[in-house]
Amino acid sequence: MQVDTLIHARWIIPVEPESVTYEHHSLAIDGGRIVDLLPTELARQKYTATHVEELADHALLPGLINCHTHAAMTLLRGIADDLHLMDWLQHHIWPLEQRWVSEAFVRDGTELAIAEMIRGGTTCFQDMYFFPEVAAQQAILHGIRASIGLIVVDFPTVWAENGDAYIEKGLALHDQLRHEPLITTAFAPHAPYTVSDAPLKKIRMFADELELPVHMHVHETRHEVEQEQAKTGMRPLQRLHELGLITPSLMAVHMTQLTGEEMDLLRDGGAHVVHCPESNLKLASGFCPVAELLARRVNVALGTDGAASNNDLDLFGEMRTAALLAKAVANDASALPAMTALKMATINGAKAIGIDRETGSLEIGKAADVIAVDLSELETQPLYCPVSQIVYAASRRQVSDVWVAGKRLLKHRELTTIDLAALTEKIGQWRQRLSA
Ligand SMILES: CSC[C@H]1O[C@@H](n2cnc3c(O)ncnc32)[C@H](O)[C@@H]1O
Ligand SMILES: [Zn+2]
Repeated sequence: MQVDTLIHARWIIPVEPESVTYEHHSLAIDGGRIVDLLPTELARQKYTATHVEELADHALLPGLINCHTHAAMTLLRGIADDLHLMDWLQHHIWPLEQRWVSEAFVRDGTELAIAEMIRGGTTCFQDMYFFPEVAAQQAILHGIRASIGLIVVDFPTVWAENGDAYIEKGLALHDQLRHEPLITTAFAPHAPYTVSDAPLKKIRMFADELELPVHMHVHETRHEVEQEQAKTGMRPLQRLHELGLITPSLMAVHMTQLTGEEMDLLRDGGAHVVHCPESNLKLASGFCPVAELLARRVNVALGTDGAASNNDLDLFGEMRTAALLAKAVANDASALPAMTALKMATINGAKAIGIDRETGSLEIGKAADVIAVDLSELETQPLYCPVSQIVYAASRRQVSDVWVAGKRLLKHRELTTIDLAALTEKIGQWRQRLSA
């Protein structure tokens, strides 16, 4: 049987079914989809392929899903470090954004983010930033999957003037992108402290009608919760509950302040949590009780947040930090095992974004969003358990190859859709402009 691509690998970790690792197996890919997963011996007999890849020392995994980032903020990486969230945002990042953010800024910053993410094994990202149409164009151009945030804040910015205008522009963009195979959209109201009730009610109505997810920073810091309580007498999550927003559409990002009742509320509503451990650590925002959420069967996915608060877009790092931090927070070394961290970076992310029928695991019929990790490096030797090495020892630099919907975006560490020299030149120009 003829297929487009056949990948023979030492290990395949499909993620679903969970805790299975196949040895000496192969993936057959045709028309951008996984059409078979079978022992290599059989695959060699059954298939001929236009492209054959022999990966004798590699593990194949589903592409990683970054459920929360502000891609273009790569251009602000390292510009304001070692600050608390509100100081960082109000006195550094927002003034810089006001001065510099433009279509060109988002185009180049997003291209840099996409290059970094592909090289680090990320095949899908969920974005929340100005000029989302430009971020979508960049994702399409470079072949990566993306959930594009239809941003909403109360105040005027370079992208829109008020809540209604953001929603209107967002709906138009959703309409424009609805037939793009790699792109979905999600409402992205920034946070409870920047979006008032009226736009949130509208978002809820349109999200229900169009079956769109809602992606929002929630309970990022104790200060945020205390401020809202002082203003409205309610904690932000309670306010979102009263507005009818705690539903399976909600992706609540950060969630470092949670009571037991609030965790029950998330579970009962079927909402998802996006955990950003490194950003939370760097901005000293607090600790998300991941083990307690998982014990309640709340779906928890992973995000990096923007490169200005992390400062990388590395989901390998995020998996490792999430696993280690959860153990410390729960005072229990078994609180977040390696396999759970890998699920959070793959299938749980796909579930949160609502694309788990399409991606998030290596299963027949799903899109071929696949990464290969070279485990022959001495840093991942000796090898007893591939999942353990991937989460606790491997670095993103061991990602050798990446496919999205069957298209190869990284070939033996070379980007196939991005001109690295031209990109580096553009980023250098931004550095000069911003540092002047
Ligand atoms: C409306 S576009 C997104 C907006 O969010 C800002 N941002 C980046 N990181 C964070 C964070 O951790 N908490 C809150 N807001 C954040 C970004 O700078 C844009 O202004
Ligand atoms: Zn964020």
